[in-house]
Amino acid sequence: MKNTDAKTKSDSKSHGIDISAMNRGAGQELSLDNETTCIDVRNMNLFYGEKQALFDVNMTIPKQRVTAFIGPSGCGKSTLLRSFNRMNDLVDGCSITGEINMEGQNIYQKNVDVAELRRKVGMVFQKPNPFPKSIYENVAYGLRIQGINNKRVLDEAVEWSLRSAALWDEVKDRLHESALGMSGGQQQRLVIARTIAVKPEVLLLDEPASALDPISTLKIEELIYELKDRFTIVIVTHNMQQAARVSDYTAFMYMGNLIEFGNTDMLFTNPKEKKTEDYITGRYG
Ligand SMILES: Nc1ncnc2c1ncn2[C@@H]1O[C@H](COP(=O)(O)OP(=O)(O)OP(=O)(O)O)[C@@H](O)[C@H]1O
Repeated sequence: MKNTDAKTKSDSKSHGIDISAMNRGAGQELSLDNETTCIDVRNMNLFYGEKQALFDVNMTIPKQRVTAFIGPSGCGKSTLLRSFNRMNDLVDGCSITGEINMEGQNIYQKNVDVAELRRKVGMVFQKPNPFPKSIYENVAYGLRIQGINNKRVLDEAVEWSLRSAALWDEVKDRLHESALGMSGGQQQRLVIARTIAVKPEVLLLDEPASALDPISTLKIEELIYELKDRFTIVIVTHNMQQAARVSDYTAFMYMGNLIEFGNTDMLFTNPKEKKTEDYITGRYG
C-alpha cells in the first residue's frame, strides 16, 4: 500500500487515529519482511516471582526504524522494553526463559557484559532524570565513565550529542550551569543527549513525553524522527496518536501477550486481530 493510499484510507477507516505520520517517507512501503533485524525475541516468557508477565513473545525489532509498543495498562509493554537491556535484572525474583538475540548473541547468556549491553542499548524513562550536575557534565558523564577525559574529545562529543538532541542552540551559552534549571522538556532532551553521547545502537524510550506539555512533546516526537536514521528506536506509549505519528511499526500487547505486530499504517487502518481493533477503537483500555 502506498503512503498516499494510506492517507486516503486514514480519512475513511483510521478509527479516528491520525495516521498521517511524520515519520514515513512518501510512497515508502514498509514491511517487516524487508527489514534488517536488530533484536530478535524468541519464545520469551517473563515472571515476576510466581506471576507470569510475558507469554511466549516472538518478534523481531527492525534496525533503524521506530517501533512502538501499545496496549492497555499492565499489559507488559515496559516489561518487554526493559528486557532489551536487562533492566529487569534489577528486579528481585524476576526470571526469563527463551532468548533475546542481538548481533547473533543471546543477551541473557552468562558471559554477557551487562554494562556494555546497557551502553549499546540506552534507555530514557518517563520522568526526565538529569543528574544534579552541569549540562555539560550530564552529557559527558558516560564518556568519563569510559575513562575519556580529554577536553577536546569531550567538547566535541557534548556538542554532537546536544546538536543531535536538538538542544545545542538553546543551551550552548550555559553549558556549565546546572541541568536542574532547565525546563522539563529540555531536561528530557538532555537525557536523550546523555544517552546518545556513548553512541548506543538502540534507544529504548519508556513513555518519554508523558510528563511533558504538548509543545515539548512535539519536540520529542520530531527528535525521534531525526534520530531514527542513526539508531534503532523502541518506544512505549499510552498515546495511540503518538504511536501512529512517530512509529514505522507497532506492536499491540494485551495481558502479557503480543497480539499483533506490523506496519503502523496497516495496524491502525486494517488490524488483523479483533482485540487490536477493539483497543484502537476505544472499546477497552
Ligand atoms: N517490579 C515488578 N514486580 C512485580 N510485578 C511487576 C513489576 N513490574 C511490573 N509488574 C507487573 O507486570 C505486569 C506488566 O507490567 P508493565 O509495567 O510491564 O505493563 P505496562 O503495559 O508497561 O503498563 P503501564 O502502561 O501501566 O505502564 C503488570 O501486571 C505489573 O503489575
